[in-house]
This record gives sequence, C-alpha cells and structure tokens, in this order.
Amino acid sequence: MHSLEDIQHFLASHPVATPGTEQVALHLAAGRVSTQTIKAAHELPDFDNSAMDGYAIAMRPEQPLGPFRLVGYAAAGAGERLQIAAGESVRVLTGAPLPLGCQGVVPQEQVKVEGDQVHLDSPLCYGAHMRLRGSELSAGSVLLYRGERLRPLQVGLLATQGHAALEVYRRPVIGVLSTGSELQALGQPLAPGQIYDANRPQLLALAARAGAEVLDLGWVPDDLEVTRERLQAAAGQCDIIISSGGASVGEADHVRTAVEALGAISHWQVAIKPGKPFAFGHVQGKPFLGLPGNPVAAAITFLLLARPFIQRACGETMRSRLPCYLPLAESVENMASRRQFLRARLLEQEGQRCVQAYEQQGSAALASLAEADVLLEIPERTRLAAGMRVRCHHLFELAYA
Ligand SMILES: Nc1nc2c(c(=O)[nH]1)N[C@H]1C(S)=C(S)[C@@H](COP(=O)(O)OP(=O)(O)OC[C@H]3O[C@@H](n4cnc5c(N)ncnc54)[C@H](O)[C@@H]3O)O[C@H]1N2
Ligand code: MOO
Repeated sequence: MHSLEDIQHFLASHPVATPGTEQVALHLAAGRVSTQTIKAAHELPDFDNSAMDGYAIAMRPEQPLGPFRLVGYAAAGAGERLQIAAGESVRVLTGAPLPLGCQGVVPQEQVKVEGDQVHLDSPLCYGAHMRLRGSELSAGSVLLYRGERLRPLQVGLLATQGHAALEVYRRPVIGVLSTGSELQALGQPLAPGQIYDANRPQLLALAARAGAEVLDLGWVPDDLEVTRERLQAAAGQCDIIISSGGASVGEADHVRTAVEALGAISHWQVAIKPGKPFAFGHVQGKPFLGLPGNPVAAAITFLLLARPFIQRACGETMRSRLPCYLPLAESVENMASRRQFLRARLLEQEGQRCVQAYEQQGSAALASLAEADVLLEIPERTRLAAGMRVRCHHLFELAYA
C-alpha cells in the first residue's frame, strides 16, 4: 500500500502530454490555460486622464479659489492634448485626456461657472481626480503566466492590452468508464439488486470542471474480457482513461487484470479512507486511473489524485495550496490504520469559524459529500477533541478552483 504523498509525488512528476494549442476569443478563454506568459505592452492608464466630470485647473497660488479662465473642452476620446497655464482651466469629462500644466481636477458640483470664469468652492487639492499615466500598471508587468488558468476576473485586464484572443492548450480527452454488473443506466427502471450508476456522471462532471473534454465510455459488467475490450477501445479514443469500481480484491474485480493484459499497473492501493483501492497504470501507453467503486471513495480519489493529473494534462502549472486549520465543534475519531478524510460542514460558534464532521461517513454516503464544505484530514489511529484545530481542505478549492 502506498502513502497518499507517494502517489501524489509520483503523479506530479509523471510525464503527461498536453494535446497541442489553439487560439480562443478572449471572452471564451476563461477557464482555459495560457500557453504563454503575457506582459502588459503599455502602461495603464496609457495617458493622464480625468476621473471626474469637472474642471482641470492650473493653480495660481495667490488666487486659490480662482477665477480660472476656461480655455478649452475635452471629452473622453479627445485625441488632442491641450495645454494650460496658471490661472486657466479646461472643462473635462471622465476619461478625457488632461491638459498639460494642470495640477488637479475639481468635480463640477464643487465649482461655479460664470461665462468663461470658473470659481472653486474650496482650494484645489493637488493631484485630485487625476488618473496618471502608469499609475495602475507599468509596461512589462506580468498579467498572466504560462500554465495559468485564465479566471473570468482577469479577462478585463487582458482586454485593456488589446488582446482579442488567447493561445491556450487544447483540452485533453478524458474517458470515464464504470464497471459493475449491478449498475443500471440513468432513466431506466431498477430491477431488484440494481443501483444507478452514480460515479460516471459525477466523474464526467468533475473532469469537465477540471478543464478536460470528457468522453463517456459507458458501463461494463463484471467480466474480464468485456472490460479488457472496452479499455483497449478507450485507449484509442482518449488521452487519459478513468474507471471506477472493480479495483478491489473480490473475484468480480477485473479491472487490474484487464489493465495488466493491455499495459501495466504501477501503483495499487493508497492508505486513505475512503479510497484504498486506487490504481494507476497504463493502457496501451495511455495513463489509466482506476478509482474505487464506492461513490465517495471515487470522488475523493478523483479530487486528491486524478484532478491534479488532469490539470497537468491541461497544461496547468500546479500551485501548492496553503493548508487551513480550523477548530472542531465536536470531537472526531479515526480508529483505522489509514488516514481518513471526513466530510464536514463549516459553522460559526461564538463568532468563530469551526468545523463539524457529518455523522454519515460511509464510503457510499453521497448525501453528506454533496452537502459538505470541507474535508477534514485525520491521521490514522487518532482522536481529536472538540476545540482542537484540524487540517481542512475546502471542497470548493479541491473540486472547482
Ligand atoms: N475483502 C475486502 N473487501 C473490500 C476491500 C478490501 O480491501 N478487502 N476494500 C473495500 C473498499 S475500501 C472499497 S472502496 C471497495 C471498492 O471496491 P471496488 O473498487 O472493487 O468497487 P466495487 O466492488 O466494484 O464496488 C464497491 C461498491 O460501490 C458500488 N459502485 C460501484 N460502481 C458504482 C457506480 N458507478 N455508481 C454507484 N455505485 C457504484 C458497488 O455497487 C459497491 O457497493 O471495496 C471494499 N471491499
Ligand atoms: O477505501 Mo474504501 O473507500 O474505505 O470504502
């Protein structure tokens, strides 16, 4: 059995091909991974401009309230840069280029204008409402790194530099297969002993959210030959193959044997609960991740092991996440010899954020997974009392970020 870190390190350094690049319109590139480091080509703002509708003033110290002679007009988009001397002003609208020689802008609510004479209600505050060239961003600043996934809130910043499109990595194709003779397709009535296939839609949704193009490989019964045939076909269709179920020790668990007939299993079993029967290997040269059948075990091994691997295949440079430690609302216990990941909710108690594990911690209990905010990481054979701080992993970060 491998430690979680052993497999994580192995997967993090395992070569994984990214499937080429493509140009995508900037607004559609959110969620995609940049192939290039993008630097600001010019400063922001690119020219001094007004932050208010008002009057740009060139001060005359002996006459702080004016009058200032109105000598020009500038709206946003004005191509010409005016120039003023002490005692003069220019009518400016928000975004208009500021005249050379001005020391500040007074909003129109704070002036009186009589003919071409502008009177201030109070003395000019130097630099007021001036957006100076380069004050937000200098040319050459990094806006997006190669291997960084573009977030929607970065799109506007890239647009300020005129980028119409972004070169991104193509999405790798991730195929998801379910195994188990007890599984019934969604939408069909259940016969006695049957259950619906919960893992396949769950894993397809998670893989898509991780940035992959997903391929539904369907379902196979507990049959070695059918499993082998389906995996062989999948290797021709996908960049990475993921299966769930059939990875444990029962006589109906054929996945490992089928993979070994077509390639190899390099790692089997990870010392976490849920999730023990995780397997990693190759099917005809394509990376293969065999997840446990129990739905929570499948989801958690996906989040901890498969997702970072898929993100690398998307071209993403993995950032290390800062752990978060929160106090326990109630004690927790892990008597198992494997580290346990408990589903938990966030609570507020006496103004303090804390966590409370759900009662339902079975490897098949999806209801508490669907509701949970965090996973608590509890070392093997450990009891943690209420109030103690516990290492937490936010499910939003693990599954969506
Ligand atoms: N004697 C032992 N038995 C088991 C061990 C063990 O070490 N020794 N490990 C247990 C652990 S831990 C897990 S986790 C499970 C996982 O086994 P498999 O990966 O082989 O999964 P299956 O046996 O095929 O299924 C387990 C369970 O999950 C249900 N299942 C499977 N696929 C789906 C699906 N797509 N959607 C919904 N539910 C699914 C299946 O019906 C079973 O109930 O093995 C333990 N046993
Ligand atoms: O590793 Mo299993 O997921 O404990 O039931």
